[in-house]
Amino acid sequence: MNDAATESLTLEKVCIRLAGQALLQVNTRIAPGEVLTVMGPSGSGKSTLLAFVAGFLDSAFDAQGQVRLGEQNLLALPAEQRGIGLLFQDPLLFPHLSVAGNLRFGLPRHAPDKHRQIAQALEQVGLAGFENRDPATLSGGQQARVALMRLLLSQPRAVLLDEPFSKLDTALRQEMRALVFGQLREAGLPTLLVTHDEADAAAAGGPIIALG
Ligand SMILES: Nc1ncnc2c1ncn2[C@@H]1O[C@H](COP(=O)(O)OP(=O)(O)OP(=O)(O)O)[C@@H](O)[C@H]1O
Repeated sequence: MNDAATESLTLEKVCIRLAGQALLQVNTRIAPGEVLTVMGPSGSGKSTLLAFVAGFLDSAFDAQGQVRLGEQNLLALPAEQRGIGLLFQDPLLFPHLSVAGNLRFGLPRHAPDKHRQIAQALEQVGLAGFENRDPATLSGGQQARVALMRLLLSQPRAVLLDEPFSKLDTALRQEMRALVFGQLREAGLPTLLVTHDEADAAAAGGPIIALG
């Protein structure tokens, strides 16, 4: 995988309004390899904040403020050029592609030695030899691991996590927290996590902000 990233993700005086009312305000900087956890009750705007950073905020919202990766103004870029990787509670693997096909989809088009990169990624998460498997034949935890490696192979500059462990059972959740946060830290990626689960926030080990 590529060298550790070194950029911070800065949310400066972000204020998002809905129907004329302030929904949320955030002013923070996430260092490389740090996970910032955003908690808050249902409807407090957690997913809205992620949509704003990723570049697909619905036009019903009115947003102000700055979002920067390093020195770059992300708000000036369309979603696909922001370099943001996303993980949701569903792994969202493509059902018509094999495991290798899903991972290849994450790789930049001209990435060298795709075969080897895919094999290494699978090995890194204990799935060596799973290249030709149909995602539907994988357990939830195995699917989550493939989704994580697809994200990392896409070489994001920052990562957004939206309740990524909420569908896993308790034992698996602990294992996946360690794996996901460990990999993101190692890659030096600034990460924004939204969750209802205090154990997620504790495992993330970074600052916590509360909305709502
Ligand atoms: N496209 C939209 N148009 C209008 N209002 C919306 C739209 N999307 C979300 N909302 C409203 O914006 C508010 C924030 O929603 P959001 O999904 O960000 O909350 P959340 O904190 O992620 O909630 P949950 O924890 O339940 O996922 C809610 O009141 C929601 O109903």
